[in-house]
Amino acid sequence: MKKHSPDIFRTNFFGEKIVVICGPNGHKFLWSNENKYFTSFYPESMKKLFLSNQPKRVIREEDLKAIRSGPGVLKPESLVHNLADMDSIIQQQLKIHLEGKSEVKIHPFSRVVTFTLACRFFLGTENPERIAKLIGHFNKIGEGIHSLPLNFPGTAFYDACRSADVIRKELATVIKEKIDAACGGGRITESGHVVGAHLRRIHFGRRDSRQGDGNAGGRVRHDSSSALPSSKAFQRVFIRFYDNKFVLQNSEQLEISKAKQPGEALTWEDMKKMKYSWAVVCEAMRLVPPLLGTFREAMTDFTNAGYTVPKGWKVFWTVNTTQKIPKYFPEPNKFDPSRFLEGKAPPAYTFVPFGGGPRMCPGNEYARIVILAFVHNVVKKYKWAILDPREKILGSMMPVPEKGRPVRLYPR
Ligand code: HEM
Repeated sequence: MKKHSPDIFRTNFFGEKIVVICGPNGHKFLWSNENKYFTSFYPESMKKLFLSNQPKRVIREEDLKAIRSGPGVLKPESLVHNLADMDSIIQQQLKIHLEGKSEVKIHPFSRVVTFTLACRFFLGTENPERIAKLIGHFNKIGEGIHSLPLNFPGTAFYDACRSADVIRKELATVIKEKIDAACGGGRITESGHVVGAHLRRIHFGRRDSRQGDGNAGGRVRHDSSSALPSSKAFQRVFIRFYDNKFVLQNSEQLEISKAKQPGEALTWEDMKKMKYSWAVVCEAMRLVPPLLGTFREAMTDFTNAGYTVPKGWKVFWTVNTTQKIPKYFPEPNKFDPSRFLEGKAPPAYTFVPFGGGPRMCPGNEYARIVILAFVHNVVKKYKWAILDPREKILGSMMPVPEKGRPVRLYPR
């Protein structure tokens, strides 16, 4: 039986027909003005959306192919190779931002760490001033990407476009420096130069990628600042690890640390041992995913929870609605890392923080390694307490804690 309700169908800013699916937890989305239809995408629908042959998107197919198969830092062998460097950069960052301090604001701190890592591994740059400048401009892009595309002074969109220009110029400078260094007898490293060039093409190839592409809102946000979801994951993990005493209950990280000589870097074997920590991270991402979701197009009519979504309509699929379906996650709002332990894995297309199908996030393994290396280094040095568990969260598509989420640090 077809159950079309006109209320869930809308026309978006670009004149496209879209369907708005709201979450069971009262989440509001961009185009919904009431939380009346509490419908989640069930795994069968997710599978259809993920595996369907989607129309062209903001990132060109050839660029994506280059990311997935090119000589990049995202490949497993590069991740193994870069792990010791990652570990060392995280330690440096902890030293700079945490040492001698009794309090730290997790939000800005996690952003600096993830951006520093991304700048090092994607651009081959470690200059802190340059990184600080890029972070400032990426923040502007984050704010402007969900605003109305009104391009005149004073609007968030205008500021975002100016910031994108600055970033493009900065990246061109980085690349020129690499080329100059190479011409002067210096060595271009693969991760420094080649990936930097890829990213320049992929992330900044278009001046205004929102124009003429209704998918842009969801995709560009992430694609232009892929360090952001990782930094959000850091924040969730920070909160969960302490508040739930999960680390203290489980000494996995401390055991790994104890087994090492002073100054010895993390190894791939260590990462494999971090099963419990990864379960905590997964559970944190299940409850509050770093990305809300993105867009797909219904390539055929399909039915979800009794509603037929007609072919050709845009769909905003959301991560946390699917991840809270009680049939697959009993007591869905309970924080329970054991859902991911002892060989238990959620059924296919129910746990989707990185999406799925051919467009699944290519940064997932990189993100996993960065998050675990971060967790290891923080946990082995500190315990912490969240200072204001009721802190207000501002914004909607890019929520930020009002005071930057301050925590009190207790060195071990
Ligand atoms: C915790 C960290 C991260 C999360 C939760 C995350 C999540 C996601 C999600 C949900 C998508 C959409 C997938 C889909 O449409 O099926 C996506 C796409 C993407 N992500 Fe990530 N991501 C993370 C980190 C990264 C990192 C570090 C990179 C760096 C390279 C990255 C690069 C991308 C790219 C290029 C796409 C677009 C893929 C496409 O359009 O085919 N992500 N990510």
